[in-house]
Parts: sequence; C-alpha cells; structure tokens
Amino acid sequence: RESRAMKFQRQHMDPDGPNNNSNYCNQMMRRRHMTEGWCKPVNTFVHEPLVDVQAVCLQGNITCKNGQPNCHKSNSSMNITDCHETSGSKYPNCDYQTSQKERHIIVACEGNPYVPVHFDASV
Ligand SMILES: Nc1ncnc2c1ncn2[C@@H]1O[C@H](C(=O)NS(=O)(=O)C[C@H]2[C@@H](O)[C@H](n3ccc(=O)[nH]c3=O)O[C@@H]2CO)[C@@H](O)[C@H]1O
Repeated sequence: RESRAMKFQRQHMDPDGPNNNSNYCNQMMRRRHMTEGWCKPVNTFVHEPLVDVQAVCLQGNITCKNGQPNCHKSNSSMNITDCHETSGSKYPNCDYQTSQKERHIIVACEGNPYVPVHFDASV
C-alpha cells in the first residue's frame, strides 16, 4: 500500500522537470496515474530537489484550507508547473493546460518523520 508521503511524491514531485513543452501536463498526469477513473482537475508539480520540498515542513507554519494547523509555506518561491483540466477534456481523454510558475508553495505535513503529505496551494 502506498504511503501518504510516497503519494505526495508521485503526485507532486518532478525535480528534473519541466521539459518545457505544452504537453508536459498531459504526459505527466498520465505517467503519475492521475487520469485513472477520472481526470484529476488540478495538480501542481514542483521542480525542486526533494530535500528542499521536505524542508518546507520546518518553515512558516500556517492554517490549511481545511482549517487544520499543519500547513507550511516555503520561505522562497519555487519552480512549479500547474496542470489544469481544459474545458474540452473528457475522461478518459484527459486534457490539461500546462502553466510554469515561480511561487511559494503551501504543503501539509504529517508523521514522524514530519514530511509533506498534501499540496494545499501556491502563492
Ligand atoms: N491539513 C491536512 N493535513 C493532512 N492531510 C490533508 C490535509 N488537508 C488535506 N489532506 C489530505 O490530502 C489529501 C488530498 O488529496 N487532498 S486534496 O485537497 O484533494 C489535494 C489537492 C491537490 O492535490 C491539488 N492541488 C490543489 C491546488 C493546487 O494549487 N495544486 C494542487 O495540486 O488539488 C487537490 C484538491 O484541491 C486527502 O487525503 C486529504 O485528506
């Protein structure tokens, strides 16, 4: 069974990316298994080393969207790609818009070791 930490890495970590093409999201959403059963509507990939994203759990503590107190905002902006499902997307042919950004990320952390388990937002 996939741990929540490993699920976070599968869904949100791509240190070596992005490959700068407009099909990045269409490729990565399939490759990371977020187009099975349904098209996941929104997903962010972070293009920073895993250790830097794990370190966000030790940074600015803030309230998550769901009201839980275990979110953390990165001190610096990070290289990310936002994938948003297009209006024409129809399962199983999930279609995404690819947007590269530099943003502070907000993640929820849990466990021991205290690591990212959920991507809350970018600002
Ligand atoms: N405080 C917490 N502490 C611990 N765990 C917490 C906490 N909160 C939730 N979880 C858990 O996380 C799991 C999960 O999948 N939550 S999810 O909201 O659907 C994820 C969002 C995110 O993947 C994506 N998104 C969204 C915006 C964006 O910029 N970029 C971007 O990628 O869209 C998704 C929907 O918004 C779920 O099991 C929930 O229980």
